[in-house]
Amino acid sequence: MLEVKHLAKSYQKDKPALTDINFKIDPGNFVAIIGPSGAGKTTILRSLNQLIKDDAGEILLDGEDIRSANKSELRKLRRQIGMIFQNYNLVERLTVLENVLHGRLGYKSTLAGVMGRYTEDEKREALDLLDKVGLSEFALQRCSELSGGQKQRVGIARALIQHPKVILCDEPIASLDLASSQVVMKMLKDLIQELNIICIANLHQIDLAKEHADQIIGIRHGKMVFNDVADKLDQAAITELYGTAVEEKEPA
Ligand SMILES: Nc1ncnc2c1ncn2[C@@H]1O[C@H](COP(=O)(O)OP(=O)(O)OP(=O)(O)O)[C@@H](O)[C@H]1O
Repeated sequence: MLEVKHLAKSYQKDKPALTDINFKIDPGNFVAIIGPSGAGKTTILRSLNQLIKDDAGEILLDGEDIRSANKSELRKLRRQIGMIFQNYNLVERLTVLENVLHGRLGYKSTLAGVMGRYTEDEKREALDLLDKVGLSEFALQRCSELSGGQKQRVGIARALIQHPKVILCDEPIASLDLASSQVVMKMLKDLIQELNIICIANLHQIDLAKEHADQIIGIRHGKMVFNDVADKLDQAAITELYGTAVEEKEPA
């Protein structure tokens, strides 16, 4: 289970980016974080994988506070947290299979990683994962030859081969058309359920969040104003979260 208690962060004095954020997520759940631009969604994800140092609170992954991890513990911890990016972060000139195998780098010495030394088991698992995301026949093709939706499916396979407990997705469908977004969201939801992994995705698309997420966390001006099952996100909650059209245009 992932439990966040009283998380707070300010980048600048007296300008809190996050204030008293609290939530719990059980394995197998797909959680969408929504809210206006500048609300603090990315700051939550960066805190969860400790890319930034938050100011206060607890982040407990299976009971262990990841905020107190030292350097070597942090390396181990990052293996347990997979990342999926808006712009995929693939090495375009390398094959689909090689990109998926990069998800194993956190388990290797720098030399083994640089030499591209992967075990037969790792290669077999990469091929199995490509099968799960419907890309078996593209394994030996360069990533540069794939569509956006296909690239994001490689990103999903690369995150899964890490054997993570949590996958964090920073706007995973922001660069995709609606049809590809639907495919990627459904695939993520089904796989994290099958593999009993927690998935947290920052999203701007409220409809897709409602359709695919189990739980929705709504952030506004750094505060959590909604945390419930997706069905409960009604028009009143959306208005509270995004404000009126006029308020939305005001700087955060
Ligand atoms: N490195 C930084 N230095 C200073 N302020 C920052 C930094 N990163 C973010 N902020 C500020 O913190 C607040 C929250 O930003 P954050 O990026 O978390 O919002 P967001 O909800 O992810 O926005 P978007 O949907 O536009 O990506 C904003 O006011 C932003 O300007």
